[in-house]
Amino acid sequence: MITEFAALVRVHVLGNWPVAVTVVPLAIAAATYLITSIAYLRATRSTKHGRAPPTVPYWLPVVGSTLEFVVDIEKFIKRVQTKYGDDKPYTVKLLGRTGNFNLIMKPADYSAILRSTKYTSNKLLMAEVMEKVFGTPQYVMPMYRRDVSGISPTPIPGTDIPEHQRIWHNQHASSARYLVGDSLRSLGARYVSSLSEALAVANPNDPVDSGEWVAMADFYPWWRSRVFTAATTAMFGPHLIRLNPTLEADFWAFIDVIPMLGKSYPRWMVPRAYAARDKMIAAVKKWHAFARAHADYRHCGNDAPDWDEYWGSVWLKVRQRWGQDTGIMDDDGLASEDLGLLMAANANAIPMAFWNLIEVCKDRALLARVLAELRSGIVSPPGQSPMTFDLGPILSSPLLQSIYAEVLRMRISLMVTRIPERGVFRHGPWNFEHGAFIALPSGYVGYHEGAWAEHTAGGQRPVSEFWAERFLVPDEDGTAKTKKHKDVKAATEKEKPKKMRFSTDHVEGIWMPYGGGAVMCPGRHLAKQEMMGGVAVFAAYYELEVAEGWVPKMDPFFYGVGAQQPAEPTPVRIRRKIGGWRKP
Ligand code: HEM
Repeated sequence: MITEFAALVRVHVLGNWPVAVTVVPLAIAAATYLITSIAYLRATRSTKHGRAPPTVPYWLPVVGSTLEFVVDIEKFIKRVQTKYGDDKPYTVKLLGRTGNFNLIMKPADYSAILRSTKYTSNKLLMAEVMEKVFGTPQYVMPMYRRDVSGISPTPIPGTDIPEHQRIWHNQHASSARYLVGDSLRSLGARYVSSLSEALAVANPNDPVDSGEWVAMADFYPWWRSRVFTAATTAMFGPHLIRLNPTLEADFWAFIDVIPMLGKSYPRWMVPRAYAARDKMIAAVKKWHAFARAHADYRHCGNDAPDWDEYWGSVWLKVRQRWGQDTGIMDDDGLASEDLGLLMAANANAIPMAFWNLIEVCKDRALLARVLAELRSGIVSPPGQSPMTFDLGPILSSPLLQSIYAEVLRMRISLMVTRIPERGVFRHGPWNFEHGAFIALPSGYVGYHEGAWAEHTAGGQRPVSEFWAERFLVPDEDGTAKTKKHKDVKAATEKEKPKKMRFSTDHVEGIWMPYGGGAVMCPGRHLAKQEMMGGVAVFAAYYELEVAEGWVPKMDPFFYGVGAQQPAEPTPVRIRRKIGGWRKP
């Protein structure tokens, strides 16, 4: 029987090439799917402790789920959730990945994995990003990859990386030093004053500054260019932009191609992507050379000013000195490092400053409440220009903070990643092998209906919608600093309005725009100031009207790689409140 069947196949399929070309690949795909499905079922039935997560079944040998995953990650994750469930992690077979790639789907697992910094880290991923996205030269990469000594001052026992090449510890310590306390306050204040100075100047040729209502076809580029200039000047000083007049446009052109660079397309396939990166690296190198020629980066101790016009924040001098002292970094390696910082500092916070403004302005009732809170941040007397601000009351407002957190929940979608660096990492019954990627998609868990069920006002405020008060909780111990608000449409409608305070404690592990654990984003406090301060400064100079209830769609291209960009123009009406050039 088998012999006869084989003969039939030989004659009618293999002997007939048009049929063979169609049937053989289909047969291979079907067989692969069958085998991987059986393996999946066996893995899910196992109760053994220390087992590997089941692999998502796939059709194509070698390629696995790569095409589906690369083309539309969000759709892939949704399909896995619907078809296989969100009660366990999965291994995803991806082409060209040496270690396993694992997807964490159970929201309850997120917090513990993020906190597992003793066993896992994000550093091998960071190294990969430096190489693929920021173009760190091949001869520098071994320094990033070799350093398994951890982020703490004391190296992990058994590691012998020379102190001056412990790149991860150095970066961790310096960002923890210069993105908090007085340095943070100084950076935040510089950003706000720089933005205020820019908005105070009315352009006599621009109808937007006339003082009358005008229509603007797309508000996003207008706003992000102003925030980019203020944020970049605050951190890097004015010369980076002055020496590279097209820096802002080049930066966004680079951001647009990051998904291509990150997905490892070769240079010949996406020359535009590599050209955009080359241009940014050249810009940073030009600025480094100028700054080195004019100011001594070694003068960066406690007696150094916290900012100078050449290097911007003293942190940039500290980074330059450290890089030079490694003995490995050269001009190219240093440029890739600071390109990485430029991107970390701007690529997420600036689009968020946009979404924050749009979400508020598209809801007239909310806008009125927000404007009332923002007024407390203006400290200059009426008529003074530029206006001056104190972000203190704004940053502690429960409502404004809740809006900020909700914007991040909805608009940040990152693959926060952990890699077991010292042997197998065990989580519950699951074993993740040494070197495997453990991916925690923030965009997935931030919209997970089950995980957020208790924070939807009894289902009235689903996670698919923006809800300004999602992060307000009753202020049982009276720590809220600002007045109570009267509009919490929770299940508690009939009760007396409660005093509310802002919190993200109760959503730890499911609200994770900044990652988590010891390597959580060190720039989060600055990002908060940029977002909330940006709204405050804008609202002091301009009024904005967006169609009631409308926000632009998000571009799916950016799912999983950070801040979501609007996929369509944002038409608005805008009016300068003060200093308009058209006199009545
Ligand atoms: C809304 C804005 C921002 C978002 C959503 C964001 C998100 C993140 C995330 C998810 C990580 C990885 C954390 C992890 O693996 O757990 C990270 C790392 C980092 N971020 Fe941010 N970030 C933002 C703004 C900023 C700003 C303004 C800066 C300022 C310089 C900054 C500097 C950094 C640095 C230096 C790291 C690497 C930290 C390390 O591994 O030691 N970020 N960020």
